Amino acid sequence: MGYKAVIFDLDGTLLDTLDDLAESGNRVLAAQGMPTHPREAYCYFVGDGLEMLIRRIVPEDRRDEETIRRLIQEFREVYSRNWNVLSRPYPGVDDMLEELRRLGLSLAVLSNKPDDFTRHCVQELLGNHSFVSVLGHRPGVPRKPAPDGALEIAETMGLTPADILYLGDTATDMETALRAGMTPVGALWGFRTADELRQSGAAHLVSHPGEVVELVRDKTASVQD
Ligand SMILES: O=C(O)COP(=O)(O)O
Repeated sequence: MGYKAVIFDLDGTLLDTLDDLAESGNRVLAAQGMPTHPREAYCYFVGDGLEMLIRRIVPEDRRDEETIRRLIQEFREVYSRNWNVLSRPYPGVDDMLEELRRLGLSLAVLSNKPDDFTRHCVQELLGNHSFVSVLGHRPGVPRKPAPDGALEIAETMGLTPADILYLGDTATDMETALRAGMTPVGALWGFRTADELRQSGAAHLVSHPGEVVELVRDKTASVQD
């Protein structure tokens, strides 16, 4: 059988959220008198959830639990007012989602972004597409690379993991897919390098969203041959 579903990572895969995340992070740091970071550095701070983002941007000698907790709260406040200034779907994402639906695939989003922000971003920026599940990071559920969220989506869809292609832009995503038994595909337009994606187990690398549709078509065709 060909693929029956695709699970997408959010930040760096469906949505280019880097500017708004970097701006919010730097505002929080500046308000504390802490040094800020160049926008590109956030490519490596984002991807493992909000708590990790804060731990990575705060100076090493200020990473006590009380400071981390307070800055998480402050980031949530700043980001909730600034998350959609520049964040947009990457070029080609809308067409890819439409085409995959037309081919009959089920679609879902799995992010390490807090669950409320994840739902909000998908509703506002990808609201004309229909997803079977949209899951962000929820307290009590281990975040990616733990396979829990990916397996929960497979169960909701009534599919086995082998039926599912997983598209993401970081090593965390590739590892999640492998641990869940899904096919890991690396998106090269996101926050990390081809080397990182290859080394973490990407079965395929794609440099444009349209190539995901081709992968799905190719697999269906090769099964029918
Ligand atoms: O860590 C984040 O906030 C972003 O998470 P994502 O890349 O899993 O969407």
